[in-house]
Amino acid sequence: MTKIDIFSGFLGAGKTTLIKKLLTEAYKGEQVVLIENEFGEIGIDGGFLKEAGIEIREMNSGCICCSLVGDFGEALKEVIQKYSPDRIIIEPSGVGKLSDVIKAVQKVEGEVDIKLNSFTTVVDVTKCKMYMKNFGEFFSNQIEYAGTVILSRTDTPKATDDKVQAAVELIRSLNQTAAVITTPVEQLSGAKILDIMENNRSLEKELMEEETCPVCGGHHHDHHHHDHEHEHHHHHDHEECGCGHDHEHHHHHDHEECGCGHDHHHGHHHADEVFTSWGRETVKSFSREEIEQILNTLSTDESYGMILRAKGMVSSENGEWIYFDMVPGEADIRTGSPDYTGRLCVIGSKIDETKLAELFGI
Ligand SMILES: Nc1nc2c(ncn2[C@@H]2O[C@H](COP(=O)(O)OP(=O)(O)OP(=O)(O)O)[C@@H](O)[C@H]2O)c(=O)[nH]1
Repeated sequence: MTKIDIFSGFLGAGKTTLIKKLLTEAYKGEQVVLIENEFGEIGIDGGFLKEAGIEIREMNSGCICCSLVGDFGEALKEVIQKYSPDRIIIEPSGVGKLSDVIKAVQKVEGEVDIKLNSFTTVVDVTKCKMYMKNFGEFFSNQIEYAGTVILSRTDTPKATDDKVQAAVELIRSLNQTAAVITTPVEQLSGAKILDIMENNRSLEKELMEEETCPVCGGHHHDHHHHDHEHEHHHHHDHEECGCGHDHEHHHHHDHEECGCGHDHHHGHHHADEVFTSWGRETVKSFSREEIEQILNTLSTDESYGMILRAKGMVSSENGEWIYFDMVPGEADIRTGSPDYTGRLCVIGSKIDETKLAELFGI
C-alpha cells in the first residue's frame, strides 16, 4: 500500500520548503517518491531534490490539468510498479487545481495499491486575500479541497495577528472542515505536521474520543459506540467525463482545445490562459546588486505585468553562484554551488517578455 500525500499551494507559497522539512523530520526511513508537476519552462525545483536522492518526474506541459490526467496517471502507475514506495508525494503546479489532482489519483486508485492519504494546501498568509481576489478560480479551489491548510510566512513581521485572523476567515469561508495551521511551521515538528495532515482531528473530535464523552456522558469504547465521528468530506463527487474537469454548469459545445474533447469555456480558464511563465537559460554573470535591483524592479514596476514569482540561479563575477527566490515584496538572495547552467524563471499574469529580457540583459 502506497500512501499518497498531495501538497498544493499557489506559486511560491512554500510547498518545497514544507516538503523538505517533512522529508527529513517525518518521512525518515520511508521510501518516498516525489512527483512534481512544474508550471513553467524550466523545472527549477528538480535539481536540489534530485541531489537528495529522490526520484522526480517532471511534466512540463502547457495544458496542466489535462496532462495531469493523461501522463500523470501513467507516471503514477509506473512509479508504483517500479518502486512500490511507502509514500508518494505529489507537488502539483502552483497554478493547478487541487480537485484535478485528486481526481487524477482517484482514477488510478482501482488499478494499483494506493491510498489517498492527505491533501494539504500551503497558503502564503501575506498574500491570501490578494490572490483570492485576483486568481480565485485556482487559488480558492486549492483551499476548498484541502484537508489541511498550512499558512506560511506566519513568522514574518507582515503577518500580524489581524492579518492571520483575516486569512483564516477567508479560508473558512471556503472550507469549514480543514485544519488550518497558523503556528509558524518551524515551531512544529515534521511529525506533528504529518499527524495533523493525516488525522485532521478537531478539538471537538478529540474531546469526543476521550473516555467519558462530554456530550453523552458515556464511554465510547467497548459497547458504547455513538456516532460522534465527524468524517471529513472531501469533494470527490464531480467525476463525469474523466478529463479531470468540472463540467457541472457547462454545455458541451464543439470547442476542442486541450484534447480531452470537452468544452472548458464559460468562465473556466486553463492556467496557461491566465499565467505565463518566462524562462531562460543563460551563461551571463550577475552581481548580487544587479539581482537585487532586478527583483526590486519586478516587485514594484507594474509595467512588467503582474509578477507572481521569480526564481533562478546564475553565476556571478567571482565564481560564486547566486540563487534567488522572489515573491512580490520579498526576495531571498543567497550564494550556492555552481549549477550546470544559469537559469531564470519568471511567472506572472500579462507579463511583458520583451521587457523582462531587457531587464535581465539577455
Ligand atoms: N519567512 C518564510 N519564508 C518562507 C516560508 N515558506 C517559504 N518561504 C520562502 O518562500 C520562498 C518560496 O518557497 P518554496 O518552498 O520554494 O515555494 P513553492 O511553493 O515550492 O514555490 P513554487 O515551486 O515556485 O510554486 C523561499 O524563499 C522560501 O524560503 C515561511 O513560512 N516563512
